[in-house]
Amino acid sequence: MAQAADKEQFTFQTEIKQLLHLLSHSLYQNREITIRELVSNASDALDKMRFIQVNEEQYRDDEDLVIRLEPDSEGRTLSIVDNGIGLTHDELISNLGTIAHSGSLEFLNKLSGDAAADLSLIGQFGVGFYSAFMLADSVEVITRSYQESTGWRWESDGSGSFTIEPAEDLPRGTTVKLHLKEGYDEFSQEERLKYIIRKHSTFVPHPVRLGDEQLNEQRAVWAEPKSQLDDEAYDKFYQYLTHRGDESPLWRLHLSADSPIQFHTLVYCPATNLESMGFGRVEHGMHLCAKRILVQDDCRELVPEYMRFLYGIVDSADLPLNVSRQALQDDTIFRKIRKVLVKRVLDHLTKMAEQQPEEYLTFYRMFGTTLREGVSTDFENREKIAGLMRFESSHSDTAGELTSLGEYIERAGEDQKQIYYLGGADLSAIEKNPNLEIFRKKKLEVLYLADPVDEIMLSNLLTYDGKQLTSIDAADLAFPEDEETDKSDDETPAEETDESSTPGFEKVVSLFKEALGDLAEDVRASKRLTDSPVCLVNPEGSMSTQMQKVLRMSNKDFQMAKRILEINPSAPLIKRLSDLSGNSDHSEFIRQCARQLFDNAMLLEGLPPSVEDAVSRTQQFMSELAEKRSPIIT
Ligand SMILES: Nc1ncnc2c1ncn2[C@@H]1O[C@H](COP(=O)(O)OP(=O)(O)OP(=O)(O)O)[C@@H](O)[C@H]1O
Repeated sequence: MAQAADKEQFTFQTEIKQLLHLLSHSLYQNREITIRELVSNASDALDKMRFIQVNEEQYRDDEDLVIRLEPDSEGRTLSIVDNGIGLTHDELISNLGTIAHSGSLEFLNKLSGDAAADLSLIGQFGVGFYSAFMLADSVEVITRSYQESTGWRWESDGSGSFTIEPAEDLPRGTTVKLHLKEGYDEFSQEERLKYIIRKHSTFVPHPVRLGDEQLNEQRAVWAEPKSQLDDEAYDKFYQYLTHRGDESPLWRLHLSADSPIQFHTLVYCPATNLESMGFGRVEHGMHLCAKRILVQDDCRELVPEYMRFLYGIVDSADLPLNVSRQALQDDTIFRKIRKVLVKRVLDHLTKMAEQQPEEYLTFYRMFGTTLREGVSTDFENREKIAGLMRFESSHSDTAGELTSLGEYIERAGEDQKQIYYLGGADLSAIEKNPNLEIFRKKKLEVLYLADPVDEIMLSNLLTYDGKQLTSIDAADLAFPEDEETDKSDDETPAEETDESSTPGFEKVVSLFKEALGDLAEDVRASKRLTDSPVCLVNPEGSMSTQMQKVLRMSNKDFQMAKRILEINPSAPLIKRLSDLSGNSDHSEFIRQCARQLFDNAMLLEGLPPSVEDAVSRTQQFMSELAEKRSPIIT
């Protein structure tokens, strides 16, 4: 028996105190998840022990690795017992006293902000153990680590502190003993426990026993032939893997290969995106097994970052069991498996996009922004990933309708060598951009990019399927030869008028240049405007406006490139200014118009003009107009 002096007292980390308070007062009904979480922790401890035994001879013995449930209905307790790695004194303090996962803190912040938050998510954030306090007034953890000969007894009533004292003569492993709360006697009843294990823990890879009876099936679903599996079995395994209640996955991919490398893989795409729900970056849900033995959970090296939303298992008999994380990345077989897996996931998505477009869009709306990262990071597959991206476009009048680069090219036809796009703050701002006028006239489709990341992606990509990706606010814009469109239209496009060569227009250009000085890179006649008097374009070789705006958001000192002001010689206002330019009395007025038109163009693109000047100038224009009006009613 330990001396009272041996008993140490510790306080929980503040976040854990908040979590425990929340859990023990929670009205959340589905308390079965506590059992699921504790059995899952026991199974993890057995996985780790098995791995150590495979690699280190000194820890091998004849004992089976098992989990036992030991209910005591009279004493109103339930013990979950495993002979896994156990915990040392220090591990008890750090693992059962602080929250290690960053995800847990995110979870907690979310919960504290919203008392009604759904606690069914609990298992996904590494707070599984603490759910014990939903069922128990007090919890004991009696444990001996495989590395030590003495054991420890950890105890807490969940109110803010815990104690640790030495415990003698313990077998290796951990017993979590729940002293059940009033009203939770059912969790010490055998039939109820059998039901819970069959429901939530049948896939646990180690035997879960109650007395002599094994309650779980230990199914390695990923290694079973597809023909023997139905949706229910697949879904159940998904729920086991993800700890997600009754959710079904959006899609799954089950592959088995025999040569050149033997491996099985079962991959799921979840039906909710926790990142977009504000839970921060998700942890990887891929597990790596060799001959059914877990080598690594959270194996982030198995798929690239842009597929981090996937859950699943890869199991290969060709992989060595004793391989470190670092060595794994250099292992040829591992690299080949990863390559095949990535390719098959992308092929699956491509096929889904073609054959089940609605389902694909559901997936895309949920995970498209994560997948998109691959265009910039996965050089080998970038074209394939770009083909999976979807955009709004001038082709459709229906808000929210999306199109792919492939569909764009199909509509554009062989002759068009460019894929045109335009970025902007939002869809309505983009649609008002005067740069679009010539595209409407020539009936050329333009992709609308309201998300700056899409624009970064396309500008990185440069080409798709041999077509150049072109932002239409660039000065050096090329159009396909499309005589049909031009002939069919009555209006003559600006480029075919000779207004730009009249002396009046030339004078206007020089007055505009004078007025704008350093504000603009150049002033010139426009070939792209049909209605608006002016628009701004970016000099050859410079980034699109939207890209520059993004850069300025992250770096206040970023200098936006000077723009070129293009003037439409056939716009009525410009024609009138050309007529007036012959009389030098109007020169100052034309210069004022130049500054105001420049400011207007800036505003249209969401760029700040010189506010004071613009305000006083418009007031002056209004005063002049008001002067010309008569109070006499005619
Ligand atoms: N039965 C056990 N044997 C050995 N260590 C355990 C056991 N149960 C819990 N632990 C240790 O306590 C830690 C905290 O457990 P908890 O359930 O809160 O989170 P987790 O298991 O790490 O995360 P997740 O629930 O997301 O897997 C575990 O990571 C593990 O190190």
